[in-house]
Amino acid sequence: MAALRRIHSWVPLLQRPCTRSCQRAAPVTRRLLHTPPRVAAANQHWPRSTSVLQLRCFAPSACTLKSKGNFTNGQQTGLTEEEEDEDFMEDSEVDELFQQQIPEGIGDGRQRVFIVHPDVKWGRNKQHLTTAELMMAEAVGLVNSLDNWRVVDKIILSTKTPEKKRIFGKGNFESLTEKIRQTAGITAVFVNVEHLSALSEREFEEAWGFKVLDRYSVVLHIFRCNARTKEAKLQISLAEIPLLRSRLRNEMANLDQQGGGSRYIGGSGETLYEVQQRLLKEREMKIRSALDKLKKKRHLLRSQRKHKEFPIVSVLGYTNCGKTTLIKALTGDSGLQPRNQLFATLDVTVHAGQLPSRMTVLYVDTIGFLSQLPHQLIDSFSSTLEDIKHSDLLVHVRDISHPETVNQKANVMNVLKNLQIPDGLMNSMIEVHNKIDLLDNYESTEHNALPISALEERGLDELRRVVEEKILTSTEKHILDLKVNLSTPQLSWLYKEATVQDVQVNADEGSAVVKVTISTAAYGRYRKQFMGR
Ligand SMILES: Nc1nc2c(ncn2[C@@H]2O[C@H](COP(=O)(O)OP(=O)(O)OP(=O)(O)O)[C@@H](O)[C@H]2O)c(=O)[nH]1
Ligand SMILES: [Mg+2]
Repeated sequence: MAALRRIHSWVPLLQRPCTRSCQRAAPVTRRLLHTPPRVAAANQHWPRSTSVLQLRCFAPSACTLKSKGNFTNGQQTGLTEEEEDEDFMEDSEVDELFQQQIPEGIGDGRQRVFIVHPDVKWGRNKQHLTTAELMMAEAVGLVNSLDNWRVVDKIILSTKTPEKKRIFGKGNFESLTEKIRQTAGITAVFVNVEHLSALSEREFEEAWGFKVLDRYSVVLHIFRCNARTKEAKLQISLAEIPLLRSRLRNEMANLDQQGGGSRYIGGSGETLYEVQQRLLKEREMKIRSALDKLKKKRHLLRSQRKHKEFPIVSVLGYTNCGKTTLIKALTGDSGLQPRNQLFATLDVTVHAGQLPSRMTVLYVDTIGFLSQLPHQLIDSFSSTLEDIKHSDLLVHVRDISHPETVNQKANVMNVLKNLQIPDGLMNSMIEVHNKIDLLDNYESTEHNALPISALEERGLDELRRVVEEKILTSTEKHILDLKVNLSTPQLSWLYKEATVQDVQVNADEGSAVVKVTISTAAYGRYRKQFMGR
């Protein structure tokens, strides 16, 4: 009983009563996954006021999902009112959920980060495509992309035992701990591995007395800071669930040591741990269901786009390679904001641009890729990336000035492989070598790659030309100049069945030369109807 009282002293009651499925949990919990008391005592920098996870129930009636479903560049997708009414979670509800889940110890505040990169010498965890120095440079880039975060010191330490709880051997671990203790002003330690186990995290926090981060938590925080739309926020909330789960395990292990975590709560027949796990599961299902609804909506948007016959060109590539800058240059869309920051773009946005024949295409700006991006994140963002599969053409942008450009390409190709992009789409992909302005007299050694500078708008005409050529092939369309007799319905037929780009009228002859983009099938019908063949 004493242990339970202790829990209650730092577990404030639910602020408002739960409804429906969560009612059983009502007497127990509001404050969950609080900083374990022992670690908290060692770490004075952690904010105390925010809870890691304040699980609350979602009244089903309030769970409506509203998606604006509009394109940028002023193009509405035209969802009907009934479709809007099918919405599932209110914006405010998503925002609230998003805010509740801000991980403790990361928050909005300043962070002065010590980075340690474990350099695996051999075995299956060894990185073959890169070097420890470049991996460290990427870790520094991740930290620096966050406002108010800076790197105070960094170290590359070799290890033969990356799978062990402490990752490093005894000697290296002790010297690392010594170095961290001697470095002034640290608020967090970033261990540059994909994902630390809950046990390792706890072990490190106890040894060093600081918040410990891994690649997953840092990338997630960057995503969090850059999330603007409901879908991005929901995806991040979902990606945070494994973190919350592992913290819950840590916390309960801590409580168990004090004899409290596995006790039954009131007459519910559930232990505190079980209740919290269940609430977490319910939250996860709620988010997944909301995301599913958004996905369905996305399908609708996709079919509407198809219906409008605007070909779709997805622009993809490693983070910070210049995707947004390129789309801005191709479309003149001043609303786009390229930033020298990793994961500046988190939401798929669509921007209309014109090709040389004046055909309109929609460029899709996508989320950037990153090496060793934790799989859970990929899962959470897979629906965003799924759009890529339904494009008519892919443009792979590479930052050719980057020292890791070859590895970045390998990484992107790997992610695309996992996304199971159709062969035809993969084979027609255009590779663009961007940022050539940063290199002297750049000449590509790779066949078919197009050198450009999105920033200086160099090489864009050739790119547009190649995009048009490939789009015409992939959509089985042709650009034709057709002579029409203005006294027949030919012109109105073309307006209906094809995309008319230009009409040159010859009033004396009562005819016109019409430039159209027309599908093979439509041209067959046209010939049959008006040319008798
Ligand atoms: N010198 C140079 N810089 C460029 C070029 N293209 C983009 N940049 C810069 O590269 C940085 C990243 O550009 P973005 O367009 O935001 O890159 P992104 O690929 O959209 O990045 P994420 O959305 O974060 O994945 C910005 O500082 C751009 O100004 C280029 O051709 N030359
Ligand atoms: Mg971008």
